[in-house]
Amino acid sequence: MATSDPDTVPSAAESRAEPESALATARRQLERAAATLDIDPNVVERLKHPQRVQRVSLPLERDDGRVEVYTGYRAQHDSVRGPFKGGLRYHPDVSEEECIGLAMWMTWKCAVMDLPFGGAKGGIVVDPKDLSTEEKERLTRRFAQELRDVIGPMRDIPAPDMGTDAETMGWFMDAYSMQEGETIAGVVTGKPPVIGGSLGREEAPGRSVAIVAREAVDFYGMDLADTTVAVQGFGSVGANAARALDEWGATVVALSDVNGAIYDPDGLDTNDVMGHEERPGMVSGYDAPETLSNEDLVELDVDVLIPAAVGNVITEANASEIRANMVVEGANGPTTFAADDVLNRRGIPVIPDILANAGGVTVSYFEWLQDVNHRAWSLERVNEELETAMLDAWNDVRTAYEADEDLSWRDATYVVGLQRIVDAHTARGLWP
Ligand SMILES: NC(=O)C1=CN([C@@H]2O[C@H](COP(=O)(O)OP(=O)(O)OC[C@H]3O[C@@H](n4cnc5c(N)ncnc54)[C@H](OP(=O)(O)O)[C@@H]3O)[C@@H](O)[C@H]2O)C=CC1
Ligand SMILES: O=C(O)CCC(=O)C(=O)O
Repeated sequence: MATSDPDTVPSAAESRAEPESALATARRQLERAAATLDIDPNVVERLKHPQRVQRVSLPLERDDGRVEVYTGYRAQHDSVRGPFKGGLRYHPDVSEEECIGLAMWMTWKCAVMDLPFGGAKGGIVVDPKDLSTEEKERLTRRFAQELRDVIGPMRDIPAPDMGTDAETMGWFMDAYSMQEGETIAGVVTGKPPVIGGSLGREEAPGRSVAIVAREAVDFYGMDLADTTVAVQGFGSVGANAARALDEWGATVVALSDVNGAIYDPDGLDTNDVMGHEERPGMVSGYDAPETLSNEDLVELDVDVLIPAAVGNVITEANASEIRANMVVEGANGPTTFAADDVLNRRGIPVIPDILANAGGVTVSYFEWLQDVNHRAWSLERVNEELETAMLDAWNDVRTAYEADEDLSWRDATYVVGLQRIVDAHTARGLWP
């Protein structure tokens, strides 16, 4: 187990080339937002760096007896408002820089939602599709063991992200609990409900994307019944966003998985298309009138574009080709800093990830409350409280957006979140 020096990570100014890292984008967004607020530059400097990054080596005995060693990370960015919180990603592109950038976004996301959590993110550099279920379980248990010293229900609470799911969280919780000698449900969220998971957590990030898209459509005087939507990625976030918008009357014309996209100008039946959870790779194999590439999907002439897969899909190279009337970010970091600028100048609103997909961490907070209090909530209660929390956050951001015509939606969202973090740091006193 090793603790990396976060200062070895390149500064925002050092990595301006696209595709840029999540960390470079997060730092440039922070600098931009800080410039619009009267924030102590020392606080901004501190917020550009994580508190800690844990790097671990994870030996895994493969099913054929060979041992392979994987690398895992947990980046803990800021905990001024409460325990660190954020997902675990299993993907070949996971890196220290990516985890730090994603952890920064979790800090702002929790603050925008006014949750008593800070920001963290972790992951393993692995393609989970290359592992059997048994191998994935062994790797997850080893990860929990290696992270034991830095996580816990009052310290740092992981959750699912790309490549992980409720089953993964169940193994993680069991491994941690076995080491502690008692069942500690609150160490992770996004678990199966039978062991303390919350009903509605799986659907929550996609549901919040749909709620925010619905509000944004209304804000711009459009009607959901006349709205066309394209969704990139059909996993936990994309499938649930697409299905909720479909159910509420929008026409979902395009969907995709890693292999490509399907398109029907008359609308796809989102419940008939199998998602990543049911079977990865089934979207591109669906019998639809047209197939497209993921790149083509992003440039479709639709009312709402929802990138809900990987980062950096809207870049300086394609930002001028985007024909959607608005972008609602389901994935974390789908728009590069330079692309954001192009879209702003073209008058295409981008509702940012740290607001739109924040339903995931919000229901994680509800799950943590249920675990700590040993009381399960009904699905109706979860969805009602999620709706209220999302509308409160949307209204806070909308108020900031309407108060200053120079702010983009991302700037306005940062203003809301960053101010809460700065206020908390100020109230607790500066660092010794
Ligand atoms: N899960 C959560 O709680 C939250 C996740 N997020 C963010 O949402 C995004 C998606 O996460 P999640 O839904 O959990 O992930 P999943 O692993 O559940 O699903 C990912 C989906 O994206 C597709 N995909 C993978 N790579 C690409 C690619 N290069 N181009 C196009 N599609 C691709 C996958 O296709 P295939 O099925 O073929 O693999 C799958 O449909 C990530 O950015 C994540 O950080 C944000 C908030 C909460
Ligand atoms: O539910 C959580 O704690 C975090 C989810 C997450 O990783 C995210 O919102 O990006």
